[in-house]
Amino acid sequence: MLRLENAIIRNGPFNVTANLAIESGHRIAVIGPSGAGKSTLIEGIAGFLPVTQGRILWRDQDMTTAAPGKRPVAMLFQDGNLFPHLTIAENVGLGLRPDLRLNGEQKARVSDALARVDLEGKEARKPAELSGGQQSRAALARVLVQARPLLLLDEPFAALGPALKHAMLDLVTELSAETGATVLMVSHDPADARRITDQIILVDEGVALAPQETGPLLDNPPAALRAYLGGTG
Ligand SMILES: Nc1ncnc2c1ncn2[C@@H]1O[C@H](COP(=O)(O)OP(=O)(O)OP(=O)(O)O)[C@@H](O)[C@H]1O
Repeated sequence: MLRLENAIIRNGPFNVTANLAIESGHRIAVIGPSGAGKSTLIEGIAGFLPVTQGRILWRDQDMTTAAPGKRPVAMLFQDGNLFPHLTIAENVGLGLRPDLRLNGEQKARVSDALARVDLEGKEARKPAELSGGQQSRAALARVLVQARPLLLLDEPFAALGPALKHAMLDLVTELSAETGATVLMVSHDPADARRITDQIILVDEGVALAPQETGPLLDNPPAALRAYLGGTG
């Protein structure tokens, strides 16, 4: 279980407060208006932003001040953050060792992850030699090799066309179901939430609410969410 106990996450002059618990193994959409604090919440859990009050606990272990690399977290950003001068295999290998001095077992894990996202044979290419969708899959492979129990996705597939986005979302579902990973995904699209999540954390004006069941919440949204969804929920 991931718990945010009266946590205040600071992002410059902006704060997000959260007092909530997330059961392991759920896939959860983080939804709310632009500027509400969704990315701030995710980056606070990842350790990229400071918690100024309260605590963040994973399986009852306090990780409030742990460095990002010491947390049970893998994070996927919208642009994938691939390094243009490195090959796809090297980019994925970075998920295991920043200095890329991989042993045989680690190289095998990189190959497995690339196969899992249908990129076998593309190991030696640079990101620019792949399509947008293939680049997204490579970024997902880097997250996969890390094999962390908590997967944080910040609008990861927003730049992709609908068919490719659905394929990527379904891949996240498949992989997280296999590994039992807990997934938190920032999304602006309620259809994404319905497609792969069972719960939603609503973030509004710097407050993150406890997870609620996806279907009932979107079927009968409270006023703030209804205004945001614009009747498309
Ligand atoms: N580096 C920063 N310095 C100052 N303010 C910031 C900084 N980054 C974000 N903010 C502010 O913090 C607030 C929350 O930003 P955040 O990115 O968490 O929102 P969001 O809900 O993810 O928005 P969006 O849906 O538009 O991505 C916003 O009002 C934003 O302007």
